[in-house]
Amino acid sequence: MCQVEVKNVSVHYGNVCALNGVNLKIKKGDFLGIIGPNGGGKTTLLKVILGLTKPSSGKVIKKNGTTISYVPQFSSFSRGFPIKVLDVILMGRLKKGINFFHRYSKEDIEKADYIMEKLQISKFRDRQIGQLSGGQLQKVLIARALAVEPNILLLDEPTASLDTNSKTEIYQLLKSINKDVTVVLVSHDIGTISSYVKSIACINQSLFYHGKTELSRESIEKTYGCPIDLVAHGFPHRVLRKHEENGND
Ligand SMILES: Nc1ncnc2c1ncn2[C@@H]1O[C@H](COP(=O)(O)OP(=O)(O)OP(=O)(O)O)[C@@H](O)[C@H]1O
Repeated sequence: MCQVEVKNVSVHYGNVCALNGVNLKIKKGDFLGIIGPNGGGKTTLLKVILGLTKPSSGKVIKKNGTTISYVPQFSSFSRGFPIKVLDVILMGRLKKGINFFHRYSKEDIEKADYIMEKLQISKFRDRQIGQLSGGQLQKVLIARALAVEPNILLLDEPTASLDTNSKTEIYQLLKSINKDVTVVLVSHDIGTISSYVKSIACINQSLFYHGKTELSRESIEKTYGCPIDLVAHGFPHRVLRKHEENGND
């Protein structure tokens, strides 16, 4: 069953074409990895799905009752802000923005505690977020997104600048979350994500491929516009030869 359908979507920022005629169906229960080069339009695609960016043409159709939640890159989240882990997670329970007199219900706090327990971060409940490691903060941001009780979770590079162990932990966590929630993940980590996700979409303005994780070297090279070598761990890919615009490489 399709929860979200991106239909012939193009997005232009002034003269820049970020997406060009993209068609993509997100099925219930999928764990979709979105890959593509820098500036290829991956974040724009997430923003269009969230309704934060309006397509220049085309549309996004969401099945009734679909709730989408978003986990930003933790590096873009200000750690200097003096706020406790519990309070960050409770932000996910705010339905209509912050009201100065807002008080969270007992149910909201129970829900936040339940999620912290599930993600094994209860020990950080009363800690300031500035005192967390990158991996711990990423889990807190995932917990905040889960507090919304979404049926689709979108994540933008959740493992960027994490060490290998923290990366593995986050991917394992997402795999377990995927038992109940559809997960869509933007990543540069092609080699690693392909062993966790159920399907892959390759984006570089246009959608070059969407399907099983056993994607061919040809699909990847078409997406990246240059020959690349897949590396299972560490760097996501290595450029083999210089790409020339006329394709005579
Ligand atoms: N608000 C904006 N105003 C103008 N141009 C933008 C804006 N947001 C993105 N772009 C441009 O649109 C293109 C796609 O950007 P986007 O951030 O979606 O790519 P991305 O695949 O997520 O890149 P990265 O992997 O580097 O994060 C880029 O050329 C970028 O410079």
